[in-house]
Amino acid sequence: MQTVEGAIEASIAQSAIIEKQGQKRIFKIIVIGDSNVGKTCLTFRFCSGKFPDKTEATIGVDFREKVVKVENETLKLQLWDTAGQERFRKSMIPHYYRNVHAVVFVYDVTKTSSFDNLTHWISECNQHKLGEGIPRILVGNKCDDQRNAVVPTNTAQRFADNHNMPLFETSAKDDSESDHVEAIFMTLAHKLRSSRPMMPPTSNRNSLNMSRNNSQSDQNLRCCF
Ligand SMILES: Nc1nc2c(ncn2[C@@H]2O[C@H](COP(=O)(O)OP(=O)(O)OP(=O)(O)O)[C@@H](O)[C@H]2O)c(=O)[nH]1
Repeated sequence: MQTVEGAIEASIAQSAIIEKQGQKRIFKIIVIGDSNVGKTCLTFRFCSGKFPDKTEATIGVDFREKVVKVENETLKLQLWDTAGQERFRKSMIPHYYRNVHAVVFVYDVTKTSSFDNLTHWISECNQHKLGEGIPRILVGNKCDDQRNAVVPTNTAQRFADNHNMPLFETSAKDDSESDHVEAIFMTLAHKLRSSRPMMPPTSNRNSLNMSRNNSQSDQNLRCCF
């Protein structure tokens, strides 16, 4: 009987063949920020076009993929939805930061500490050589909850300017913001298109212990340690 790991490896190998034949460029984008800021909901919104019915704290990492077309080129965006809680991410850190092409920093506009902690996330990225040389964007999430918003736009904009990143304020929850979430990730896709990498699809997955969880519109692999 085939094990879950065996099935995943076979599926990855198969997709590697397809990628090779189609010469589709694959980009790894990590999404990081404090626990509960909405990383899972944002990536889910982008990949599936909807807000998830329920979410739980991410353990390790969730992978979501979306194929997009940018100026006649088909690209595959591989989103790494990382765990915000320290205890769920510790052993994964080296995996997160390997072969990364772009970074999305997320904070919650209703939680000052998630904004203050961005310096920690940026510094961790810098330690792993993910500085201003690669596309990085800042996303303030939960804008639908205006009554509880505490991080002023101009403060966030100043911070983004100081770190040479564009700022986007949005909501994963608000259906009317769905196009905006899409536009945010497409901005990144355009930036990535003008860069050169062709990521080896299996390079940092072989050592991971994964269980598989397919959704209708995206390939979603969960990795738990
Ligand atoms: N009001 C509002 N709530 C949101 C939004 N996005 C996410 N949430 C809620 O915020 C909570 C956390 O969302 P997640 O996407 O699981 O957060 P996360 O950053 O992935 O958390 P970790 O996996 O622990 O790192 C959930 O209760 C979501 O329903 C949003 O845009 N607006």
